[in-house]
Parts: sequence; structure tokens; C-alpha cells
Amino acid sequence: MSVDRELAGDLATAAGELLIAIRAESGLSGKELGKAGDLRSNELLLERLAAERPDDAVLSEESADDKSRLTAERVWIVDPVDGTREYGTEGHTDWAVHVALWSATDGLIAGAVALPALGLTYLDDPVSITPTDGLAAVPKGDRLRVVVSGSRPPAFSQPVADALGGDLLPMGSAGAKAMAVVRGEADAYVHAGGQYEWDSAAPVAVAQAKGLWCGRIDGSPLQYNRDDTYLPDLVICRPELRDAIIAVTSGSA
Ligand SMILES: Nc1ncnc2c1ncn2[C@@H]1O[C@H](COP(=O)(O)O)[C@@H](OP(=O)(O)O)[C@H]1O
Ligand SMILES: [Mg+2]
Repeated sequence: MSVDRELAGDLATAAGELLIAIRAESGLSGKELGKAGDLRSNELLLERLAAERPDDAVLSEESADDKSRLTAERVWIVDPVDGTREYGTEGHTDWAVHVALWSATDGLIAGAVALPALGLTYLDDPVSITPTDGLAAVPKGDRLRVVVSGSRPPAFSQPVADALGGDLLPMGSAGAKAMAVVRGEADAYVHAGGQYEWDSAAPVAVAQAKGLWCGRIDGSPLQYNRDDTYLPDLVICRPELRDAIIAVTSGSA
């Protein structure tokens, strides 16, 4: 296994275990728990990356962006807690830790998404996934499922579901939603209206390695380590659904 992939997985898993411990031991909840989790997980990721990859740059949701990454050969793109709202709310499994590695020559070259509440970490390898209960109940019928933000679903959510003859599945966290497609609990994840590079880099690295199609809602490629890290929309889906989805979403691009 690539040493970078292994490191991405170790870091996401370790940060996830720390977050579980903070949730169990801090006595905090809600926004306070979210804040503490963001801070401590970010510290862990930055310390380990500084120790183990001192020459690489880092782009993190929770750190100031000094833009030194723009001339770096390799940049780690991390989201210490994705789905902070859900992490702070009792009983949720839909939150994640994202660790991705981008290179100037090859784009996303490693990625890991931890789902700490399920004790699982997914890597950007071609190993197929056995779905386990956890993010959503295993679908009973054969209708397709389109997973969307529970709090900020895009306006085209229902039109996309209708075009596929499927149903909507609201869920928190971009990483959890992407892993729901990877795990077979959903068939597509669509989003628009706002997001940043750290929300999708690691989920996209994993999803692409598992054979899913990933791109913007107008069908163009997702690009990372840009000057402006705002990357407001994306589609992650089974490849055979790509054209039907883009036919609907491209009208909103
Ligand atoms: N309209 C928007 N503007 C900015 N960020 C957004 C957004 N909609 C979703 N996101 C971000 O995307 C991630 C998943 O959101 P959701 O759970 O609604 O699908 C969250 O990351 P964080 O939890 O890391 O902040 C959230 O902040
Ligand atoms: Mg996020």
C-alpha cells in the first residue's frame, strides 16, 4: 500500500478516536463539543503531519491559510470534523474526518475518510466494500436513493430523484454522504449552494478509487488547491447515472 495512503488512513482513524474520546469524556455537547472537537482534531492532524511530512503544505478548515500551499508540490487537504453539527448531537453516525493528499502533477493522490461512530475508515484503494448497517437502513426495494444535505439540500434535489425514479435520503456530513454511496446505501450524492475543498477532497479521492463518477454539477472536473478554496457543488454517483443527473443539475450551474 502507498505510504501516503497508509498515513492518511492512520491520521483519519487517530483523529476519529480522539473525537470519540472527547465526546465521551469532556461533558460537552452541541456547539461547544463541536468547537472542542474541531480544535483538538486539527491539532492532532497538524502535529502528525509536521512530524511525518515536514516538507508538505497543509490546507485545513480549522487553520489560517497562508497560501504557501499554492507553490507547494504536495498539499494535505484536511477537514478535522466534517458534519460538526452532527458530531455535537447525540446519536448521530453521520460525521467524518477527512485527510487527502494533492500533488501538483497528479491532483488527488491519496485520501481517507473515517466514520468514527462506526469504527470504520475508507481509503482510496480499489478494495470493494461490504455494506454494513450504520449510516442508513439497507434499502428494501430497488428504488434508487439520492443522498442530500439534511440542513441545506439543493433546489434540484427532488428533480434529480424524480429523473432517476428514486427517493431522497437526507444525511449530515459530505464525507458520510459520499461513503453512503461507496457503501451502497445510496446511489448518488448531489450538492450545490456552498462547500469548500476540504469538504470533498478526501471523499472524492475514496469515491473515485471505488469506481464512482465525481465532478461538478455542470459535468466539469473538480479541482483542488486553488487560490479560492470555495468549491460549492458536486456530484458523486454510480457512473451509469452521471448523464441523467447532469442533465438536471447543469441547468442550475
Ligand atoms: N451552503 C454551504 N456553505 C458552506 N458550507 C456548506 C454549505 N452546505 C454544506 N456545507 C459544508 O459541507 C459539509 C457538509 O454539510 P451538510 O452536512 O449540510 O451536507 C459541512 O462541513 P463542516 O461540518 O465541516 O462545516 C458544511 O459546513
Ligand atoms: Mg466539512
